[in-house]
Amino acid sequence: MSALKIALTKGRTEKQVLPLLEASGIDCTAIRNKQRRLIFNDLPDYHFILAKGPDVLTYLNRGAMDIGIVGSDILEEQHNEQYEMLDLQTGKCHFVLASTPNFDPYQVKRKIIATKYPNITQRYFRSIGEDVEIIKIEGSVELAPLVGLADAIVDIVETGTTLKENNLQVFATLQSVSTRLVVNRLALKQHQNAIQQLITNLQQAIQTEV
Ligand SMILES: Nc1ncnc2c1ncn2[C@@H]1O[C@H](COP(=O)(O)OP(=O)(O)OP(=O)(O)O)[C@@H](O)[C@H]1O
Ligand SMILES: O=P(O)(O)OC[C@H]1O[C@H](OP(=O)(O)OP(=O)(O)O)[C@H](O)[C@@H]1O
Repeated sequence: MSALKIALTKGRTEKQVLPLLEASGIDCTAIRNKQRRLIFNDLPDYHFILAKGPDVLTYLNRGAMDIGIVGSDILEEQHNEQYEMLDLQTGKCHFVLASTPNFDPYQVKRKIIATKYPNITQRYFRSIGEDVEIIKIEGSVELAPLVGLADAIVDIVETGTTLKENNLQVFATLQSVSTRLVVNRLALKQHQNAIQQLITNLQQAIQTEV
């Protein structure tokens, strides 16, 4: 049987998920000692690549990878046709609407909102019947209301430290986020037993961690 090809979101997600993969019996030594290496295909059962979250879905959607490990923020923001099979219970955070203390959520003027997540932001404001202008920002979104680029931001909060250190307040709490395991539809048919075994092992590892 050929190896399962797994695309793992590099960075924060990778760090949080490696202990779970190891507790599931997967040898992650090469990833732990990776330096600048991005592909790990020496072992027989599992091959890994490390990619940015949005790219993990691209590899999966195009069938280059069988399994993706990615935040639910990315899954909700970006079109994807894959099966979401497991909540890994890591990378837990949530979306908020935040701004400077003087922000008026009932302001008459059409709001300008800065975010890394324009689709999630659009859906949120539509759900409350508001039409807003959205500015897409690639990172350090908290800057936008501080320098007058936007009235408010929609962004991820975990500890709240970034908001606090930049004197921003939460004006609404949106949906929760966590890391998910997603599977390419065709791969699920081709590798059903191996994928089911991986999921069972991960479920046991998650229960031990919790
Ligand atoms: N502060 C946070 N706490 C917990 N999980 C987070 C936090 N920020 C993001 N995440 C989750 O981790 C995933 C990866 O985030 P990470 O910040 O490592 O990547 P990124 O946004 O591409 O940043 P960078 O450009 O610095 O690599 C996100 O998709 C999200 O699911
Ligand atoms: O509530 P906290 O624990 O402070 O975490 C929240 C911060 O983490 C994320 O940023 P990230 O570190 O990914 O950097 P970025 O701004 O470059 O996206 C997010 O966009 C917030 O800025």
